[in-house]
Amino acid sequence: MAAPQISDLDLLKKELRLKMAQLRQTLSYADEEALRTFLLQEILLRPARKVAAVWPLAGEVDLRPLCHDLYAAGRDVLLPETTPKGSPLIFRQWFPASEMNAGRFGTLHPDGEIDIPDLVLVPFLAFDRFGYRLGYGGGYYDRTLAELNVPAIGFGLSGQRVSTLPKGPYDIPLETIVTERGVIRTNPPKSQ
Ligand SMILES: Nc1nc2c(c(=O)[nH]1)N(C=O)[C@@H](CNc1ccc(C(=O)N[C@@H](CCC(=O)O)C(=O)O)cc1)CN2
Ligand SMILES: Nc1ncnc2c1ncn2[C@@H]1O[C@H](COP(=O)(O)OP(=O)(O)OP(=O)(O)O)[C@@H](O)[C@H]1O
Repeated sequence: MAAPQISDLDLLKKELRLKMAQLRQTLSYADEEALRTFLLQEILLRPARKVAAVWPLAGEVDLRPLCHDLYAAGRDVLLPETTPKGSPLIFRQWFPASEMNAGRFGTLHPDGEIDIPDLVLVPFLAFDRFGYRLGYGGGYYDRTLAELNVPAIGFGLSGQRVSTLPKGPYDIPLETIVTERGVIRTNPPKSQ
């Protein structure tokens, strides 16, 4: 069978995005709290000083309490600013008192200095056991991780797991994924 064209792949991903966004509406507070707790433990095990989190979009797991916890633990917290489509994200320093500015696609970013993270938390709509993820389709995290080459931790609910995801040449698998059930060490394909 011929390899699927990128347009077929983009279509497949689009369908899956809709389905997974609906599933995420079942998010409970207890699940979110459990996820944040596992995520905090996993981050604090690592030496990373500058941790890139995300400020939530509607329906997403809310990492704001985690941002405060990380800050209180002495880590620097950075948040992404959504750049024009086609470029990697940039990250800005966040403090509990930071003003948040409106950015592209309904995202918010702090007014702090631009900085480079040494650990990146990555949101997704779906993931598989190899660590592949499906995002909002901007290709932002794939471009960002390709450029930064720093460790990344995916986070989301266990219900967002699918058996296998359609994948393209730029998709970078995550080695660690944290859900409300705990930490998953994925099995990235050997050929990588
Ligand atoms: N909380 C959070 N922040 C994040 C992300 C995320 O997934 N979650 N991102 C993860 O990458 C980046 C923002 N990426 C996004 C990409 C597309 C759309 C979006 O709504 N796209 C619509 C509209 C597109 C358009 O108007 O052209 C769409 O594709 O239908 C939103 C965020 C950076 N910040
Ligand atoms: N490093 C890259 N260089 C060039 N194009 C890329 C790169 N990464 C992704 N793309 C392209 O960007 C588009 C969107 O990618 P994809 O569907 O994987 O986004 P996503 O992972 O769902 O979104 P996000 O990373 O923003 O959450 C695709 O057409 C993909 O081929």
